[in-house]
Amino acid sequence: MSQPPHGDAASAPASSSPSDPSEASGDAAATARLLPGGPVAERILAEVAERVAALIRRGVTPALATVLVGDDDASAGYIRIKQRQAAELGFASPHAHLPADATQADLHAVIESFNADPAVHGLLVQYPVPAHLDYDRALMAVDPDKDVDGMHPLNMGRLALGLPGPLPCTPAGIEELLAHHGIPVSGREVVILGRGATLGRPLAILLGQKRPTANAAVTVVHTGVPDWPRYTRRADILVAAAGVPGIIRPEHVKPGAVVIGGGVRYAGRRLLPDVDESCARVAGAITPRVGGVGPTTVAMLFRNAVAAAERATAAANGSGDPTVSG
Ligand SMILES: Nc1nc(=O)c2c([nH]1)NC[C@@H]1CN(c3ccc(C(=O)N[C@@H](CCC(=O)O)C(=O)O)cc3)C=[N+]21
Repeated sequence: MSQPPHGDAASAPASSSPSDPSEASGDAAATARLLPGGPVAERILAEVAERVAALIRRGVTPALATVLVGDDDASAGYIRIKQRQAAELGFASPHAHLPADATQADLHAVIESFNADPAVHGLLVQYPVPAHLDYDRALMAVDPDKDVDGMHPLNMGRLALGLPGPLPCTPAGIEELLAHHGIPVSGREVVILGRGATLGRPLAILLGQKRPTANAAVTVVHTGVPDWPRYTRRADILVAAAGVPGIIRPEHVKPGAVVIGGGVRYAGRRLLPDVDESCARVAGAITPRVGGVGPTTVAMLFRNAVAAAERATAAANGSGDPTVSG
């Protein structure tokens, strides 16, 4: 699992097709190999589909419930992506849509009813919620066994302790993306710009763990450190997780480094990535603006959901023997 720091970027395997329309326009100067998330997601979702089929053969339809508060356009759009994917995979996707003026109690009533419903295996409350509501309190009300985002404090605690549990989707998707594209992580220097609870912080834990696809020397730095480029320029693998559009520029990237665009902000439905596209001139490999980390996030959500359904089914069968019942 140990290779020279830049070896991977030069030896582009078959998966990066030469027909990929690189967004780096104009100059024919060096352009990074692209690291699409689509093929990664497809492989994960194919595995999920098999596990769903096995559950359905045993009479269990896995169900992933979604809760949306308010009428934010982008959020409604992402819920639709998840529902379409759910239908394709054979999941039921019960949905609760609360009005923008719903109270915290209204939200908790919906969460409690999904928690109590044995036909619901996974549950996610779409982030963000309107400003008068407390998202963290809502998250804590979700049954940790149904927490497909892997964000409940119990599951974050499991992650920190190295115990099994649902993994946060975007971090887990990034580990999968790196592994899929054959980028060595073990023993290398990973720098994460951003320390948020959904990406930077849990990714640091994940990639620092003792696993062949992780085991890195991880540094977390944030934009409040005046000299943050000093850190990002050291990275063999730089992960942008700041949520500040365009913050990562070519001068922040070590030549030949792998650049993963994790952080995004949304302007309405438009996606504004942390990584400026000009970084492709310096990086050895880089995720595309669209079709990079996003699709892997959704795939991991469904992997968590099918795992929750399998656990619930095994528990309902008493012994935990997955061949019982039918
Ligand atoms: N409880 C909760 N769990 C979430 O997982 C969650 C959430 N709340 N709130 C919103 C964010 C956002 N999110 C995305 C997932 C996939 C893409 C995705 O696949 N995007 C495509 C295209 C998107 C576009 O063009 O706008 C791409 O990156 O290629 C984007 C965004 C999950 N979120």
